Amino acid sequence: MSKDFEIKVPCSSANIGPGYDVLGIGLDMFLTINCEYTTTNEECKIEYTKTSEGYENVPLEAEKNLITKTALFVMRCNNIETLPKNTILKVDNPIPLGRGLGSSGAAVVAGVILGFKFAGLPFDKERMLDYCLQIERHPDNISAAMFGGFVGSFLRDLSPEEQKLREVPMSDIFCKTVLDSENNIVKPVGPPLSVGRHLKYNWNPKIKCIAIIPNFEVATSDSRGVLPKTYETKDIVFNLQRLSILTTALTLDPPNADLIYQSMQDKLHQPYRKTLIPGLTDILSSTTPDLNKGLVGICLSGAGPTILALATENYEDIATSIINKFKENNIQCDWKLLSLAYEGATLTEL
Ligand SMILES: Nc1ncnc2c1ncn2[C@@H]1O[C@H](COP(=O)(O)OP(=O)(O)OP(=O)(O)O)[C@@H](O)[C@H]1O
Ligand SMILES: N[C@@H](CCO)C(=O)O
Repeated sequence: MSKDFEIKVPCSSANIGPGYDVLGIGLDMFLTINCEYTTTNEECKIEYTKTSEGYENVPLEAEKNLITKTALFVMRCNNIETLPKNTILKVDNPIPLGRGLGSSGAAVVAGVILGFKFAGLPFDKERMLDYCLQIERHPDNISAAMFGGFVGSFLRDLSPEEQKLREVPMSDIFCKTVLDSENNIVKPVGPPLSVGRHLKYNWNPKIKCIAIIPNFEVATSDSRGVLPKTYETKDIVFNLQRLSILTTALTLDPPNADLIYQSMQDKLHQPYRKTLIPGLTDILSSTTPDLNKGLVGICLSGAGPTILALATENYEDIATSIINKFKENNIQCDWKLLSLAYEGATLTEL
């Protein structure tokens, strides 16, 4: 009989200010899936712990659940049509959904690892990343969740043939049977090789991450929908200049709060997302190192609405101050103190 196994994937915060679709940090709040083999001869079952985020609303049908439909996509690309019988997938998900902490990235990474395991493919993170990028098409959350730590990433230029493979519509990726115009079954093919490139940066471990999590969701698709299609050169240069400093500034010891705070400013996404997140502009501009002992930087986490504050001490006071600012807009928040998850996603035989 096959052995039980566990998949563990960290949550992540993307962008970190100027690094829109580029930077991500894997953080120590983990989606876990325990796969147990049974002798009941039943179809694969998926269950969520009652404490999981979205416990009541997440679909449990294999073709609808983001984790299992991702696994099925990987498996179909490798000639396996269904999840194995006699398996129970027990999911525990503490990552809040649609809040900017990479819940979908973690689910996609977990689903791809599950698909690789069920298809008998080797645990090859680089190749797994290619599959993840067919589903979540920007690399920042996915790379941070897969590899852990503080990560920069980009998508390489593709040849026209590779581009065709990559642009398979999402509806086809998650469809059991895709037909062409003459009603022939189209066999799903895997993604091109080495689509995403990534590099791990150092990080000063004295810097901790405070996530202030408002009690409402912003779907990433909506939060991307409010962004402009084109930008002025001066705004692009503004972000590139800060990005070039930020990745090293976060490694320096002692941390230089003024340098980090300034290099976390952004003109490409945060100013536009204020329409979806009441109080955002005020919170970002009024929470400064001068006014908050220990604070070194602040930004919107991913597509929001979570705020990510970086700090070396005084965590509760910093969180309370931001929570009170959200309260002025009638928004309640939870908060968590998180550290970097350096290892990224893991698969453990039990
Ligand atoms: N563990 C999970 N199981 C099933 N579905 C999930 C899981 N995690 C996330 N999802 C799906 O992903 C959606 C959230 O994805 P979305 O990209 O909008 O936000 P996010 O990933 O939390 O934020 P961000 O990408 O800004 O960090 C949920 O509403 C749900 O449909
Ligand atoms: N870079 C992405 C992260 C969210 O998935 C965004 O800001 O839209």
